[in-house]
Amino acid sequence: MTGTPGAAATRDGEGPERSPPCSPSYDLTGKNKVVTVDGVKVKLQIWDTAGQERFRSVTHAYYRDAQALLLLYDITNKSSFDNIRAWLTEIHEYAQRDVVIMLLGNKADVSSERVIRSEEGEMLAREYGVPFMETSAKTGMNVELAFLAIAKELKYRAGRQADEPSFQIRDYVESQKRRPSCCSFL
Ligand SMILES: Nc1nc2c(ncn2[C@@H]2O[C@H](COP(=O)(O)OP(=O)(O)OP(=O)(O)O)[C@@H](O)[C@H]2O)c(=O)[nH]1
Repeated sequence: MTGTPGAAATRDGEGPERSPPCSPSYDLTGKNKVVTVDGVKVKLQIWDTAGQERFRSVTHAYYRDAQALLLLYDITNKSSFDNIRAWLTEIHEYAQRDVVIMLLGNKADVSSERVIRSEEGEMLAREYGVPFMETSAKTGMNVELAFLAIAKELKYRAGRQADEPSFQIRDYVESQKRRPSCCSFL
C-alpha cells in the first residue's frame, strides 16, 4: 500500500475487505495485530485501502471511524509521495478530529532507486505535525516501531492516569527510529 492510508483501530467491528498480505517479510497492512504496551494488550485492527490508482473510488468509510491512520508512500515513487498531501486534506475533512496520523516512507531498503529524500518526508510531516519515519516491509526496519508507537498513543489516550507522564508520539518516534544508512539496508 503506497500513497494511501491504512487504518488501525482498537475496537472490533466490521471493516472494508482487507487486501492480501504483500510478499515482503514484514506486513505493514492487512492483518490484525496485538501489541503489548506496559503489560496491557492493545488490539490493532488494520485495514488496507485501495491503491492510488483507485484513489477516487475509495470511500470515506475506510478511515471515517479509524482511531489511527498510517499514511505510506514509496520512497522510489514520486507520485506516491505527492498523493500524501491529497490524503492529508481528505483526512482533515472526513476522519475523526483526534485521529492519530503517522507518515511512513516505505521501501527504505531500495536506496539505489530512491527519489524522495528522507528530509522531504520529514519536512512534510513537520508541516502537518505528524510523526515520520522511513520503513522497509522487506527488512522490517521500523515496522514494529510504527505499530508500537500507535498502540502506545492509543493506550495512553484510553486510560491516562493522573500520575502518568504524558506521551508524545512524535518525540517517541524520533528517539526510537532507525535511519537507513548509505551503505547498508538496515
Ligand atoms: N523492496 C521492497 N519492496 C516492497 C516493500 N514494500 C512493498 N514492496 C513490494 O512492492 C510491491 C507493491 O507492494 P504493495 O503492498 O502491493 O503496494 P500497493 O501500493 O499497496 O499496491 P496496491 O494496494 O495494489 O495499490 C510488491 O511487489 C511488494 O512486494 C519494501 O519495503 N521493500
